[in-house]
Amino acid sequence: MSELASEKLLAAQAAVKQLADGMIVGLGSGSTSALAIREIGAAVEQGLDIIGIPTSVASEELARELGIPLTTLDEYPVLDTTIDGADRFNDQLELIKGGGGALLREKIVAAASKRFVVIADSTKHANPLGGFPIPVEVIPFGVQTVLHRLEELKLNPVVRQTDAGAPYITDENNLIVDLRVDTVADPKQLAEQLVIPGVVEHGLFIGLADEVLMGVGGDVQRFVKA
Ligand SMILES: O=C(CO)[C@H](O)[C@H](O)COP(=O)(O)O
Repeated sequence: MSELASEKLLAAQAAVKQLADGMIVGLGSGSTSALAIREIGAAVEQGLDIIGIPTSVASEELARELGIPLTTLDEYPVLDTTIDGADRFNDQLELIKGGGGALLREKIVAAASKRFVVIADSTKHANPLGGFPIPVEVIPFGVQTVLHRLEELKLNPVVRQTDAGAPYITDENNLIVDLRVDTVADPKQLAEQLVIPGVVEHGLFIGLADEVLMGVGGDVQRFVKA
């Protein structure tokens, strides 16, 4: 296993250890979350009694395959905890998420959780926050107007495409616009600028994470809210 994969696995295992019987658990998206979902699947097989709420179609399919009982936000509008990955995080536990295109459901589930635990490998730690495009989910109807506004703000927007060259469509049938900015000096200020009609949500997760568990070498480093 590569060092990166082993860091992701260590973080995922540390987060899954925190789960207890009776919890409603948000299941994140992406490769690190998939490792956590596999760990949860193994724990459920051993008798752990939790119910999951997946944040993407891909995570739902994986959880079903593993026999993890699932529910919805309609049944449980408040979750006990969510375990999810991140594309970048800083020491203030501000995140960039949405590299996998699932940011909308991820943010809804994280915001509905009493606790939000982020799992990451050591390449994701960035002060200042940056080094990864900021995904913005946009309703197709308004995309050209939103792009025009983002250009005016000098945020270098690019509509995400699939490998086949078609526009990438999210689980909620929207587009993703990636903002090619180097670093984000003030994430809160940028989040305010992104309140634009037609933008459904953006990948800056501010004030949501309670803890980041980062695999580094053979260890797990824990970052908590100051
Ligand atoms: O936000 C996400 C998906 O929308 C993922 O959590 C993020 O992209 C991290 O993915 P990975 O664990 O594969 O690095």
